[in-house]
Amino acid sequence: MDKNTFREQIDSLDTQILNLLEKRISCAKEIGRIKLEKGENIYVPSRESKVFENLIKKNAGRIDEEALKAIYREIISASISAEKKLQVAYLGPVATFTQQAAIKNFGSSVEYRAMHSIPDIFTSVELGECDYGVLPIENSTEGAVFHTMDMLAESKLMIVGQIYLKIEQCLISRGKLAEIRKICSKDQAIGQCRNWIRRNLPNADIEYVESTSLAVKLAHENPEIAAIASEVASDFYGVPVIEKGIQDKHENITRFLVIGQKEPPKAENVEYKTSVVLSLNDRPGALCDMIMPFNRNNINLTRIESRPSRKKAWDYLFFIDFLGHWEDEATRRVFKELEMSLPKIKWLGSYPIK
Ligand SMILES: O=C(O)C(=O)C[C@]1(C(=O)O)C=C[C@@H](O)C=C1
Repeated sequence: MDKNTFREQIDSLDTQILNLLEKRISCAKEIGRIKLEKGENIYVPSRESKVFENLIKKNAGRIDEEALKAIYREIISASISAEKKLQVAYLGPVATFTQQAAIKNFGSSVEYRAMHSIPDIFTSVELGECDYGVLPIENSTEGAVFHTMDMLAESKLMIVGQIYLKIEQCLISRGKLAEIRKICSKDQAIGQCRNWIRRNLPNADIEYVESTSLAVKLAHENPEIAAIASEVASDFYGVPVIEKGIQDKHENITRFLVIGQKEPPKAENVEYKTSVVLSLNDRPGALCDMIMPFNRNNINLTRIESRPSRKKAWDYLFFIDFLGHWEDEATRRVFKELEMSLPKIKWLGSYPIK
C-alpha cells in the first residue's frame, strides 16, 4: 500500500475520533451542569486519576505511556473548559517552572494568570478571582519552600492536588561561558546548581532575583549575565542555552500543590496523601508522643518539617504528610487521640497521590 492509502485511513480515523471527542465533551458538559447545580467542584483530581489509571491499564503498553497521558491531559482540559472556563493562578511570570507544572496538571485549555508572589496566589483564590492556585512546596535537592508553608498554615484554602515536575536547570546567556561575570536566578535554582557553579564559574557574582524568568530577562539585556532557568524560559525570551542539565543531582524534582476553596469529597479506590499542620506542647517527649499514634495505626508518614510559628520565639509548627485520607478510619483514630493533647491541629487537605 502507498502513503496515500494510509493517509485516507488516517482521515477516516480522525473523523471517528472527532465524533467521539464531541460526544465525550458533551458528557463532560452535562456532568458540569449537574456539579454547578449542586455547588460542587468542577475540577475533580480523584476522578482524573481514575481516568488515567483505567487508560494505562487498557493500553497495556500499546501506545507510549507518556504520549497517551499527554493526549488525555489535553482531552480532559478541553472537557473541563467546556464545563467552566477555569481560571488558574500560578507563581509567575510566564515561563516559570510553576507555569509548566500548572500546564502539566490542567492542560492548555484553561485560563492561566501569572501572579507576582505566593501571597498573591492565595489572595486571588480566596477572593474567587481564580478557581485554583499552583505553587511550589518542596524540591528534592533544596527542600521546602517556606513561604508556601507559612501561607498554608494561616489560610482557609485547601490543598486539592499535587504535581511532580522534573526540573532540568540550564545556563542561559547571550555571551560565551568565559564572558560571564554574573549569574542571576531564584535562590532555589542557584541552590540546586551550587557544585556546577563552583566548578565552572567560581568567580562569577551571584544575584538572587524573584523568579527564573526574570533572570532570563536580565540575561537578555546583558551578555555578561547568565540566568539559571528552564529551556522553556530560554525559548520564550529568545536567549540561548549554553549548557543543559547543570543541576547537581540528576534526579531533581519539585513538588507543587494545587490549592482551592473547597475540598472535593473522598473517592473510593483512590490512593490519597493528607497534609496537616500542628503544634506541640513544650515538654520532653512531645514529638515522640505525637508520632506514636501514626505508628500504632500503621500510617506511613512521608514528610515532617518544622517551621517557627511566628507567634512566639522558639515555638514551632510541624507540617506532616502521610498516606491516606483525612476521613479514613485509621486517620480518625490517630487524630481523636491527638486532638486531646495537642494545642493546634489543622487539616490542610487530602489529595490523590497519582
Ligand atoms: O467526571 C467529572 O467530574 C468530569 O467533569 C469529567 C472530567 C473528564 O474529562 O474526565 C473532567 C473534569 C474533572 O476534573 C474530572 C473528569
